[in-house]
Amino acid sequence: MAGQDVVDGLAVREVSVRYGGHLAVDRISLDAPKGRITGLIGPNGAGKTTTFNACTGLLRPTSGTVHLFGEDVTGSTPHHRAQKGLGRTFQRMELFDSLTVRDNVSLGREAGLAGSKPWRHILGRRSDAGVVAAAVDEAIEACGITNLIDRRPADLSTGQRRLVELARCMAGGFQVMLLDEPSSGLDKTETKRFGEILRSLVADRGVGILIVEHDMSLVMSTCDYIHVLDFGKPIFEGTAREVGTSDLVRAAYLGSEAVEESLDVNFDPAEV
Ligand SMILES: Nc1ncnc2c1ncn2[C@@H]1O[C@H](COP(=O)(O)OP(=O)(O)OP(=O)(O)O)[C@@H](O)[C@H]1O
Repeated sequence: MAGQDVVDGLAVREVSVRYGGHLAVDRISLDAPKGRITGLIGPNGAGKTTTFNACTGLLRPTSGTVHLFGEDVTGSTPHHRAQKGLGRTFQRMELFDSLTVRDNVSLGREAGLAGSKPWRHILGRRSDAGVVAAAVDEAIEACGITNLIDRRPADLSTGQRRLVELARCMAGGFQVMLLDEPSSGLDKTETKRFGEILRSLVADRGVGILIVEHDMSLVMSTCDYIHVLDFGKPIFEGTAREVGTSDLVRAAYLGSEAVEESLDVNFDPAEV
């Protein structure tokens, strides 16, 4: 349960978002601390993207607060939140096909440095080059794409492109990363591999991840804690074991056969 204490990461408290007369999100609270993968799931139109955008600063909640490492960032820009350590990936990947994989990943780090001190980017200090190279190498290795560094994103599979995007976010040095439907376009094998890499990023580097995802198999196999929304309301929260056995969650997904199946098939208590 999301508490009142300072969270070592992202803390959302009683956030509501209204689009005109439509209450899209109704008092959601969640924590996405470092060292944990937190899932946000729900059927179509449940309010996941709206919540995600309130976290990143793309929209301002009608009420409620968003804190980042104890600082109230409810009214802050996405840029300020990035400076505070909040990174994100996009459902539609934005990689540059004219650049190599390595250069794409480097952009994540360089953007971070330029954002803090723009003149540095222009002057291109030598010490920065070393910092960028080290962060890029680390991210590339962590995401298992060392063999791809000289390739162009256009020549890669969707799964490989997702890993490049993840590495770019990692290279930015963010402490908490928000992933927007990262398994979109991946096949089962790629999704499994992606999940394993997320787990190792959290275990080895201590980052926190908040993942908004439709693919229940990825959510059930990677998330330490899961929040479930339906029609904008938080209806359930708990571990994968608890979500997998919740009648409430099952009822919310009633009729969505693929998801119902995943709740059954991919729930393996031994892995939780
Ligand atoms: N810009 C907007 N203006 C008005 N209503 C919106 C807007 N964006 C979303 N909505 C509505 O708010 C509700 C929540 O939408 P949201 O996109 O957050 O849900 P979601 O869980 O991300 O859905 P999906 O899984 O289909 O992406 C829906 O009823 C949607 O139609």
